[in-house]
Amino acid sequence: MSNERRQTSNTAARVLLVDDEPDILELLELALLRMGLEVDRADGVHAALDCLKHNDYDLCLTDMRMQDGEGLDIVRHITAQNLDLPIAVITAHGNMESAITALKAGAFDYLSKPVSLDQLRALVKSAIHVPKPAPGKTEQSSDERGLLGHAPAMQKVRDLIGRVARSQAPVHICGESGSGKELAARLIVEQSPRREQTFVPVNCGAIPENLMESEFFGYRKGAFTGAEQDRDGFFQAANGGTLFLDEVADLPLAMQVKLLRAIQEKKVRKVGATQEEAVDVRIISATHNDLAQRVQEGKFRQDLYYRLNVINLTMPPLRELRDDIPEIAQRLLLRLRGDSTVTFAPDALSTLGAYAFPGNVRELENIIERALALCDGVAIHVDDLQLTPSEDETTGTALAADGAVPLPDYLDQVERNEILKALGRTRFNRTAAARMLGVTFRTLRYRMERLGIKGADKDEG
Ligand SMILES: Nc1ncnc2c1ncn2[C@@H]1O[C@H](COP(=O)(O)OP(=O)(O)OP(=O)(O)O)[C@@H](O)[C@H]1O
Repeated sequence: MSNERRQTSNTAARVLLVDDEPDILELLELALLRMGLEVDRADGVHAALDCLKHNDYDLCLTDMRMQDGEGLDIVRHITAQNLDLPIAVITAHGNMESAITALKAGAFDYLSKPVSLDQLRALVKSAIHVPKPAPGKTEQSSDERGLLGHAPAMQKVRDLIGRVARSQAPVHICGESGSGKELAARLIVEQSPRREQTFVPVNCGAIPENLMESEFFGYRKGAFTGAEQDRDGFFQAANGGTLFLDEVADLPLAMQVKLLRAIQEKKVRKVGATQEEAVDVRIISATHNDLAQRVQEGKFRQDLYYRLNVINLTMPPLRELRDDIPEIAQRLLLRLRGDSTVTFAPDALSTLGAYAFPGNVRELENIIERALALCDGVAIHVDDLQLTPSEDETTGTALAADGAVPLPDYLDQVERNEILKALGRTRFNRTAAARMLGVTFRTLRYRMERLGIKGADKDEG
């Protein structure tokens, strides 16, 4: 197919250019020829479909609105026929709607008019260098450090990752904390043409509001006190690569406006600069919040949501992969331990299988890591797991607060849950857990001892 040709031969890559305006067609053709590409021209949808029937291409670039149909028809044709061909659309200036529709239909990128040569070059570069995963590569990487789990929901995620990897379309990943959102983002990048380029993860919730603009877009020397030299922001750092906006729901509204502009225009302006600079960045975002609901509450801009959520990936919570839990646990144990000298006792595995995992795979990793430290070095038993009560049990306890159990027992239970939760989140680092809980290290150790939580005397790792 065309992609093999692309990778195995030294001949120029071949582009199908579709537009019914001769002037634009000519301008783009010239630019593409200058890049050393071969160009076929089609002056409408029918001519384009005819070319596709008879030739192999490495890239198709089409206008959206033509007299005999829509560029979207070509996108849909290529997607429906499963042609191994990246297609990009050219949209009228500011018409994000049609760009997004095209991305959703399978276009790998878009350009808006007037087409900037820099953007055209960047687009061509990523289209022509789209790598084809070696046979079995996806499976292999999922064995090594990819997503574990065989349930249909996880299979669906894996398939979607494979499909969206080759596109430049923004992806929004939602899912509970610890369910693998960042891992999924990294897997998308690993299989994408940008895999050799920088991956810049940004925790949007961790940046002070007054520094946001300079952190994202950089600043010029003298822009504010302390700006002693020019500095790049996340966008410049990710140029040519991928920007991963984690916890994107935490962005303040003012920053959302600026981000939207940067994404739409593919340009940013450093704080204190007069000129904008073009950036070529693929955006992957994630949140554990329901972003649509944040939009309804007026806390997240609808236009930005629409722009980020072109392709949606939902990570299933671990409790929905119940049948997979024992296998995932065993694989994680192997990864963490590095050999198979320690195994799970059967009762430990069945206990894990029944647990609710509010912290998802991250919590499972933490539980196993802690259990490895606490176990006898041969087998992990139920006691070594130190599980927090399951959701049902917690609900039971909550009801018991009405007087069904003595108040001190109830309070102990609540305290125990909170401590275990903090320990889980900090990979059993008691100093960090104490900080998280707002108590001193000594207090935490004392309370752990009192509540019989193992590991109070363990050396801090
Ligand atoms: N399905 C999975 N298979 C294997 N490992 C997983 C899976 N899901 C998550 N993990 C592991 O769990 C840990 C947490 O994953 P990750 O950081 O991707 O979660 P997240 O959803 O981004 O969490 P948060 O919302 O807290 O940022 C990582 O070590 C990751 O490798």
